[in-house]
Amino acid sequence: SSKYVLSQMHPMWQGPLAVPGGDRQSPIDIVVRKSVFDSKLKPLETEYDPQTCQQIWNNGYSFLVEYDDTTDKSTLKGGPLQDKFRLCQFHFHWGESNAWGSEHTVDRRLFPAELHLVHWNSDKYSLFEEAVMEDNGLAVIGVFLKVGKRHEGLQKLVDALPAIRHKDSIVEFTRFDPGCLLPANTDDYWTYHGSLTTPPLTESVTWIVMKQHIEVSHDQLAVFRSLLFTSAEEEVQKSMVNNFRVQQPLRGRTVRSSFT
Ligand SMILES: NS(=O)(=O)c1ccc2o/c(=N\O)[nH]c2c1
Ligand SMILES: [Zn+2]
Repeated sequence: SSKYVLSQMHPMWQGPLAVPGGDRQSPIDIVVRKSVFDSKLKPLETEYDPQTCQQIWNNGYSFLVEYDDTTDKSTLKGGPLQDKFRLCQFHFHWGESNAWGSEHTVDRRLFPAELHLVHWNSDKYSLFEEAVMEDNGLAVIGVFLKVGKRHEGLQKLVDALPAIRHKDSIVEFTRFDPGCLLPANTDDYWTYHGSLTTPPLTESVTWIVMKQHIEVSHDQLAVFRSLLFTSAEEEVQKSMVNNFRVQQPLRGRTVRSSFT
């Protein structure tokens, strides 16, 4: 339908759309009744230090909140992970309407947006750029957004967006605790081995998709849609919407759940 055509028009999606021979691509539809409960899956352990928050910028496809990942100050461990992972950034994907926008779906259910908290394996690698090439290099927490009550913690981020309307704009953004964007219950999640959902699409991600969503207000989401894909110099300005990848084949992978 038109929404996929729109999201495929962005320059991001010109050129190779998949890793040749890729059999663990993301995002996917999570078929709940086909997920397998694994009692060995532990609760997630996040330790985020708001002081490591540095800047927020428009990369022409989403907006990224970036953290200082030169030390193990903001970390993720536990869950399906064997190692300790360092938070490097978080970003979102959303639609032009509240009817769609998420990358993952649950029994084909679409959400208006999806948060990705991106971490890399600092026990085994010394840089994100290194880890992104390795099987066990990255761990991304996915959180679905639903439209409802205003998310107080998100508002500080929403208020910074008008300053980064155009591609490549960046502003200082400090003392933001990404933990405030996690749902109350982080013990219930699905996990599977997949890939980045934007180029280079490398198959280095342990995905951890939260069962519980968070709520944001219609107005907060509308500010996401006021961002632009285009830089200030370009004649034609394009709204930053539908910045999600279409779903990818499961190719025999098993999605495990931490809950029954
Ligand atoms: N959308 S996603 O799979 O979370 C993700 C996370 C980190 C990423 O870094 C990228 N290029 O350097 N693409 C990308 C996608
Ligand atoms: Zn993402």
